[in-house]
Parts: sequence; structure tokens; C-alpha cells
Amino acid sequence: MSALEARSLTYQAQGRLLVAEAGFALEEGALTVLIGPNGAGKTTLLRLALGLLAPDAGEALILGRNARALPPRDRAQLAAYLPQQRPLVWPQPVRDIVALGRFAYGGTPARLSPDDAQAVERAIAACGLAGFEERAADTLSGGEMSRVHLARALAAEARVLVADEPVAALDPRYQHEVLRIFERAASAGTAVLTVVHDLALAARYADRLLWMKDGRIVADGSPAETLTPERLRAVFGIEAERAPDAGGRVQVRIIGPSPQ
Ligand SMILES: Nc1ncnc2c1ncn2[C@@H]1O[C@H](COP(=O)(O)OP(=O)(O)OP(=O)(O)O)[C@@H](O)[C@H]1O
Repeated sequence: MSALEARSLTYQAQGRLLVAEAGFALEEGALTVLIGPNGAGKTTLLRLALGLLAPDAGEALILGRNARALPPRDRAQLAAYLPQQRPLVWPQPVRDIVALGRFAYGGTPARLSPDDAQAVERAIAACGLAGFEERAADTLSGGEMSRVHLARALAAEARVLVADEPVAALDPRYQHEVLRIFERAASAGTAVLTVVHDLALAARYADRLLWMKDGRIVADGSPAETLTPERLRAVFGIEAERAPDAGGRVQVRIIGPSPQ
């Protein structure tokens, strides 16, 4: 059984095909990075795969269960989701926001079981937020707030973790830190699927890359197999060189946009 499976997912809106027959099957214990240009359909595909959006065709399975049929609380126990848009209206303390990740287990910020409280503390520590627990959210920097949202998703300790552009607001060190957190989660058995725009980061940390363009998965495989200058040109319209592999990891050097 796959941890997260998309079977020929198709979705249209306003007469446009946003996701077209997209399929993948993710195993537990692997870090998969979804890459593709702006507007390729990545967010839409993640939401379809998690059952948050109804497909026009195809189906999504989370740990073998139909994602659309799962009650929200069951879904949240199986799969944690860190969305790209993360509205936050209340200036709550950091610990309370992270505790929201435990709602699937009945935890609320005001009433956490010992298991909930430990999961919250683990997530706070993993995201480098020790010392921030009592700070009000509206006093945090953008990067700090990103880490709070990540901690909230991690606190669920779900077997599937899906994160949409989690490193967008982070400085280079924390970008690596977050990918390392995902790497550790994958080593511990979690199926991690994340959208990352930085190709160097993706190449360095991904076990597997899903390439998306114009609503379709156009390649699926390890960085060593799929990260080629030809594909970077075809998918992103950029010219790049592949540097000698370092420590078994692929490196790319981006030269610039391809000629029109
Ligand atoms: N409900 C909708 N109605 C119409 N168009 C939509 C809708 N939802 C998404 N789109 C469009 O579908 C395309 C794919 O959007 P999506 O957010 O999935 O892309 P993405 O690959 O995640 O992009 P980015 O890298 O910029 O975040 C975009 O052009 C977007 O404007």
C-alpha cells in the first residue's frame, strides 16, 4: 500500500484544465519534491491528492483510503498539510498555534494530553523555536512565522506530510534546516511530499523528483535520473549545467533563461 497515491487526477476550472491525468504513488520513508514552473498546477495537485478538492476524474488514496471519503479528523491524523497560504488572524502565542496541529487527536491549546504536549514540544524543538513558545504570533518575523506553521504541521506526527513551498520566506540556512527536518522525518518513516522552487535544494535533498508542467506530471524519478539540462530547458525554459555529482548528490548550475 502506498502512503499517498494519485490515480489519473484531473481537474478543470473556468474551462481550463489545471491538472491532467496526474498520477504518482509515494512510499513511506521517502522525501519527494514536486517541482514545476509557477502556475503548473502543483498546489492544485496537492489539494486533490489530499482530498481537499474534488477531482473531475481520477481518485486519491491516503494510506489506501479514499481521500475524499475521509472525515477531516481522520484525514488529519493520516496526513499533515502545510498550505502555501497560511492566514492567521489571532495574535496567539507560538505554543498555542503549534498545538493546533494536535486537533486530530482531540487536543486543543487549552487541553493537551501528555502525548499532545510532547508532540508539540518535539515540533517546537525541531523547528528551532525553543524560547519562542510564549511570543505572540504578530511579533514574529516572516521567517519565524514560517517555522511556526511548519511546527504546527509536524506536531501532527502524521505518516504523510505534505508541504507547499515551506521554505519560500526563509534565509538560506533555514531553508537547509527545513529540508533536513524533512529528511529526518522521511528517515523515521514518514512519506514527505513538498513543493520547492530552489532546484539546488531539491537536488540535494530529494529522494525523488516529480516534475510538473501545464498540469501534467512530465517526469518522475531520482534527481540523478531526471535532473538533466534538456529537461530543465523543456520544463522551466532555463539553461543549466550539471556539475559533477558530489557525495552521490546531483548538482546543477543555472546559467540563465533559454533564448526565446
Ligand atoms: N479555482 C480556480 N479557478 C481558476 N483558475 C484557477 C483556480 N485555481 C487555480 N487556478 C489557476 O490554475 C493554475 C495552477 O495553479 P496552482 O496554484 O495549482 O499552480 P502552482 O504550480 O502551485 O503555482 P505557483 O508555483 O505559482 O504556486 C494557475 O494559473 C491558477 O491561476
